Amino acid sequence: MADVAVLGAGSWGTTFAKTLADGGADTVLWARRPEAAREIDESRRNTRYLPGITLPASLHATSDIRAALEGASQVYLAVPSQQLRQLLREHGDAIEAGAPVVSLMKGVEAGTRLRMSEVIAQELRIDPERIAVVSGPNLALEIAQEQPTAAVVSSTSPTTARDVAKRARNDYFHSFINTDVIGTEFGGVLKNLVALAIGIVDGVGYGENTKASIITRGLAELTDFAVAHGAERETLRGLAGLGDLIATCGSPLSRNFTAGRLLGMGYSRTDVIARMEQVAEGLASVDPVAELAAARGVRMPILEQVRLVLDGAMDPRDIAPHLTTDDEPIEE
Ligand SMILES: NC(=O)C1=CN([C@@H]2O[C@H](COP(=O)(O)OP(=O)(O)OC[C@H]3O[C@@H](n4cnc5c(N)ncnc54)[C@H](OP(=O)(O)O)[C@@H]3O)[C@@H](O)[C@H]2O)C=CC1
Ligand SMILES: O=C(CO)COP(=O)(O)O
Repeated sequence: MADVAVLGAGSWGTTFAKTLADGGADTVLWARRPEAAREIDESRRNTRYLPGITLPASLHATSDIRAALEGASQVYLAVPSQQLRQLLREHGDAIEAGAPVVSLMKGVEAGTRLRMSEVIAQELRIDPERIAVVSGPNLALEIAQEQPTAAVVSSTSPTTARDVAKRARNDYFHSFINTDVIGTEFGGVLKNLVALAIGIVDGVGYGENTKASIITRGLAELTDFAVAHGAERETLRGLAGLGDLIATCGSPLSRNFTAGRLLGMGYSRTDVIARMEQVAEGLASVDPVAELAAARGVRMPILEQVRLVLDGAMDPRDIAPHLTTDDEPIEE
């Protein structure tokens, strides 16, 4: 029995499990494929997701999810957002009573349009004060290489946020805390959509002016969206907003940037999905976020352009920091 369990052994779940283990937590990582669990346990490697990284001997892996959850006093979730509900439905009953449940994910559920903390609360029927989310400029491979990074642990309960942050901290990973779960989650979701736009720009061959214009307007757009949903404006200026936007939009390690780049090069949505070997959450979040924006009357021209390119209804070369010509020429 380990003290903390991480569910999902892709690039982020494995990296986060390493981070927890390096911080001194007795950690078990659940991989759905037995061969992946075996490789991690026996060779200290996860070659498919983290090539070149040696995992600590103190980190154990299993493909038995119920064994992983047994006795765990904290549970971290790192599967693709669209898969979370089913996982919790099948195995949520094995989570120990009272254990904080922490989302490491950055997506919105299609159909319900719910954030991951909301899916957790709904499926597990637990007090939202037991739920936390982690977000920030956290490109997995860089953290697995132990490059210094910071993140935010957010929970409506400061006690839960503090308890999680104490574990999710080591020499190269620093966790701050806040209580703005809405802002922290939406920051992570929406930066993926701006990263798709920046990838499109890169794929088309436009340079830094276009990228900087879209990143800056993208920050305004995602802030308006999050605040309209109850977030605090300050959160979007922090690690979970601006910080993650800079990291994700500036790095070829980003899967969302990469997916956007393929779109910019002329690949269709179907081709892009087929070529991606890891999850690019933005592809599934575009529609639910656009629906949420429409319901609250938030204008999101950059998101709309990404959506049009994805639908094959706009030439990627037409992407720009604005869409309509009747915009007020006042920067807000
Ligand atoms: N990678 C990063 O830098 C960061 C990612 N995140 C977020 O973390 C979340 C997970 O992403 P990440 O680890 O990068 O994704 P990856 O694509 O790297 O890995 C996905 C993992 O989920 C597993 N998986 C896929 N479908 C299911 C399912 N139905 N049930 C159980 N497990 C499943 C995969 O298993 P298998 O190998 O068997 O297919 C794999 O272990 C995303 O929301 C992402 O936005 C957040 C911060 C940083
Ligand atoms: O969330 C991330 C960095 O903070 C990872 O971004 P991608 O999912 O685009 O790779």
